[in-house]
Amino acid sequence: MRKKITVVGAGQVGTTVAQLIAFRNLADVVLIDIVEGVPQGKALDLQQSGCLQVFDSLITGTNDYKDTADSDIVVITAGVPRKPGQDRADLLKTNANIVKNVTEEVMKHSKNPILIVVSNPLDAMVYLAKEVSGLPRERVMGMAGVLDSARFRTFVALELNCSMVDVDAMVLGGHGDSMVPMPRYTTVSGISITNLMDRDQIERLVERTRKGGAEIVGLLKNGSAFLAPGASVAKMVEAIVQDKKRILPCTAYLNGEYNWKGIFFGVPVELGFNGINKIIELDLTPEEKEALDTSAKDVKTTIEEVDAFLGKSV
Ligand SMILES: NC(=O)C1=CN([C@@H]2O[C@H](COP(=O)(O)OP(=O)(O)OC[C@H]3O[C@@H](n4cnc5c(N)ncnc54)[C@H](O)[C@@H]3O)[C@@H](O)[C@H]2O)C=CC1
Ligand SMILES: O=C([O-])CC(=O)C(=O)O
Repeated sequence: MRKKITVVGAGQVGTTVAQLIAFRNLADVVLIDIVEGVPQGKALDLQQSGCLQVFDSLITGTNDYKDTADSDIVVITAGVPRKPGQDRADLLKTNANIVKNVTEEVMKHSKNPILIVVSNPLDAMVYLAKEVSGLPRERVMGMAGVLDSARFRTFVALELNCSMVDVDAMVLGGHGDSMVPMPRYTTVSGISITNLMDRDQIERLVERTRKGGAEIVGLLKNGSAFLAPGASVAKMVEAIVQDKKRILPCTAYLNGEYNWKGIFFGVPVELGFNGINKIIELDLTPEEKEALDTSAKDVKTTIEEVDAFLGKSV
């Protein structure tokens, strides 16, 4: 039977995700939003591209969570994007209310979905979705590392004037300014970039990656990135639906891995049919470990804000 994927939020990211899932024939899609008419209009428009793009996925637009019943995967993109000058953490209060409400509604109609959270601030919102849904940690994850790594890959390829597809990269940590691009684990056809570039070059690309989201917010002026984010979600969805067992950097709940407990954090995971099959622990230099700990402390601060929002004692 064809899989059913609900995409909550029919905005920039949600629409891109729906489109890529359909274009790749991965599943039927339910697009849901609070604004009346918009998910319905976008779903119909997308459905009408099926005969041109050659897909058979059924696309439904709705404002009613009943239509999301028995979803295999739910992608949560509902929430406001940041404006130039804002930090992702500035969105916490507004988006916490939205993500809490969305997760409650989703769980009323789907018993055991896999949740992929996109809304910002990402690490805090995925933690909130796990707390509210009560789902096991294997089935709740955030999208950030695939996107941040795609940005790092792009900057490396542009710098070296080599093919994008030959570059592989690993960006770990929280989805904020202290995220941790990992040059030692970033390669061009298997060759670490530490052998291909000097320290200053690498540091420049690392900094650009850390600020990759803000760079686009500054250019767009009204909204944030959505094309590469949508493609990043689609890659995660594909790995799950097709049980690919791909190893991708995703935001996962840590229970002692990397010496952290009770936080969501960007780490390499194996993704398949049941969600996160395992978390992979990399060998780290003291410098890399220190950078990850700094990022984890930043994430913990936003997670404590979510605990306070939920009325949990910290
Ligand atoms: N994790 C990541 O790497 C990325 C995260 N984001 C985040 O994703 C979120 C969405 O971004 P965009 O799609 O660009 O924003 P957008 O403004 O284009 O779309 C958001 C949609 O959510 C809907 N919405 C608001 N409240 C809702 C509710 N209670 N139920 C259902 N739908 C609701 C809005 O009506 C709107 O259509 C933002 O928080 C943004 O910061 C964006 C890009 C990358
Ligand atoms: O920058 C933002 O606010 C959206 C986002 O998370 C990204 O593009 O990395």
